[in-house]
Amino acid sequence: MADDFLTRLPKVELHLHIEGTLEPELMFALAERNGVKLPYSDIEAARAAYDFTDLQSFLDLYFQGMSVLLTARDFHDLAIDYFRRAAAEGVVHVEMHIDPQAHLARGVSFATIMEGLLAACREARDELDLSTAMILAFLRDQPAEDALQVLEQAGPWLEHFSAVGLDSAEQGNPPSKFREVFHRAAELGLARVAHAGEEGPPTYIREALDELDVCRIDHGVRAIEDVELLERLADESIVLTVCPLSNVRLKVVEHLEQHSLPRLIDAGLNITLNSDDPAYFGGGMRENFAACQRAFDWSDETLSWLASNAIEAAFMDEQRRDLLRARLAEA
Ligand code: HPA
Ligand SMILES: [Zn+2]
Repeated sequence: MADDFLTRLPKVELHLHIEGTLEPELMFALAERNGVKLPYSDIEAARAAYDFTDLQSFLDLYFQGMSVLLTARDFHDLAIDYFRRAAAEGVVHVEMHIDPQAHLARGVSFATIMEGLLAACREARDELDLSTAMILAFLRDQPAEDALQVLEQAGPWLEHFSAVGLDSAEQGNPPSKFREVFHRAAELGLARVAHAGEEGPPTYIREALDELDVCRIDHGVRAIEDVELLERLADESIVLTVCPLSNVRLKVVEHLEQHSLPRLIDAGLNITLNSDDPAYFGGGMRENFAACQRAFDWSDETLSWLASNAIEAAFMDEQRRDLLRARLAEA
């Protein structure tokens, strides 16, 4: 596998929740280390429970799983474990959403989260040649005032964040709810991204563009229902971070073969492929590329184009971008 095209392809991950990289093996090891009780009898039982009907059924287990993360060492182990797997499958850059509210609510401090994650990011750069960026995500089913508070609390670590994002339960929590905090983030010099059009309607995608001034839409697949929106996304070259295996596992589509990806590409959109929560959705970046190659019979050119879109859209310095462009040309 190490020498195949999909592994060699320098893959840039733009849509990943670091808490969604927690494999059951590490979940059980950390539960034991921290004396946390899990609702699963063993690792197989945990995997078997990952049989989702929609976004909320996943979020319930996602928040449950992260209850084992208590110390800086836990956050370090979570991230470095994932970075090693990602590097082994040819991922060269990772932009990770972090959900501080989910940890602060359990009494874990911002300093604890950041100490662990930053140590893992340094190791990734020095030992794995893997660059990283961080996205401060707000839980959209919580009050907007809480998001403002979290942005405030992030102050001492703000230099480590490239952007703010918006995740968790989408329906009924429109982007406009977070107008003020995104405006504040812009004033602080942070870029903006938001999940929109995963389960929510195309109007949420418009709102994210118009009211939150985002440069990327996470998911965005329901844009396919709105021809005018498709035209706008194409004209403005808005990046969509599409997560194919996630969409299948959360029943956004029944089968990958029915996914709107080929139509979104035909409509001229700036598409990237990503893995969202690889520990829960059955695979990382390589498997997302491979599944699409099988489902849509995509050529190497199409797969390279998708990898190139992600390199161009990433929050990385221009020297790194040039290096990755060169690596892509050699793949
Ligand atoms: O796919 C997702 N959607 C919304 N929130 C999330 N938090 C982790 N993964 C997701
Ligand atoms: Zn996501």
